Amino acid sequence: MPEPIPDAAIAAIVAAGRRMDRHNWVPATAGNFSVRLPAGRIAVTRSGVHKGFLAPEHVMVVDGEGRPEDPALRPSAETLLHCGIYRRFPEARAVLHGHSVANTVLSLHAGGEILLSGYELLKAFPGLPTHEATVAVPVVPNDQDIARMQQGLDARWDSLARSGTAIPPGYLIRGHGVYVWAETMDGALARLEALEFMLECALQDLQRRD
Ligand SMILES: CSCCC(=O)C(=O)COP(=O)(O)O
Ligand SMILES: [Zn+2]
Repeated sequence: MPEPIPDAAIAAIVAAGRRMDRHNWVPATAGNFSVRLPAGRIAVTRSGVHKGFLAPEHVMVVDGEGRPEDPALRPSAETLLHCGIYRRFPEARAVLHGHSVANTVLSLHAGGEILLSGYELLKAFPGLPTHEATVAVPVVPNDQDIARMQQGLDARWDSLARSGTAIPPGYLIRGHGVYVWAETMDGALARLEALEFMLECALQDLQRRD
């Protein structure tokens, strides 16, 4: 008999969905969320449900390789990206993925990264005490083969580590959406809101120049 999912993890995931839906960051059935549980378990949203209307039964458990504890349930199609974050960043305990207009449009027009400079809200990211900074948010190609996309991300993290570059606060998938993570769900939401705010500023700036 598998361990039940802690109420706090379910409540955090359901509340995150409602909050992201209020921002219009999870249209249709877009987005997925997870929380790291003890013993290598991960609570993650089930695939294909509207994330603004999550109920406790829409949260399930997978292992570190994305295998469901209950084989009758289908986890998020992007579960392997959540697993990849938990594997790479041991401090990560919550992961959020959303599809905003700003992250979708900007990622379609960007090269391999989006530079955010001079924003006061950069201070919402870890280790940045001042707005006088530039953060490079990676943009990776979209791919319907999620395992292959995760391999590309692993290569990107390896390359950043080799060059001594600080870990970014999240990453964008081109034409698709954003992933962020943090030590808590509240921390991940704060990071996401800060990042989305700055992406929205960058989008409006781009539109004004056209
Ligand atoms: C209709 S959104 C396409 C799938 C996607 O990008 C997403 O974020 C939601 O997928 P899930 O399997 O987690 O519902
Ligand atoms: Zn998605």
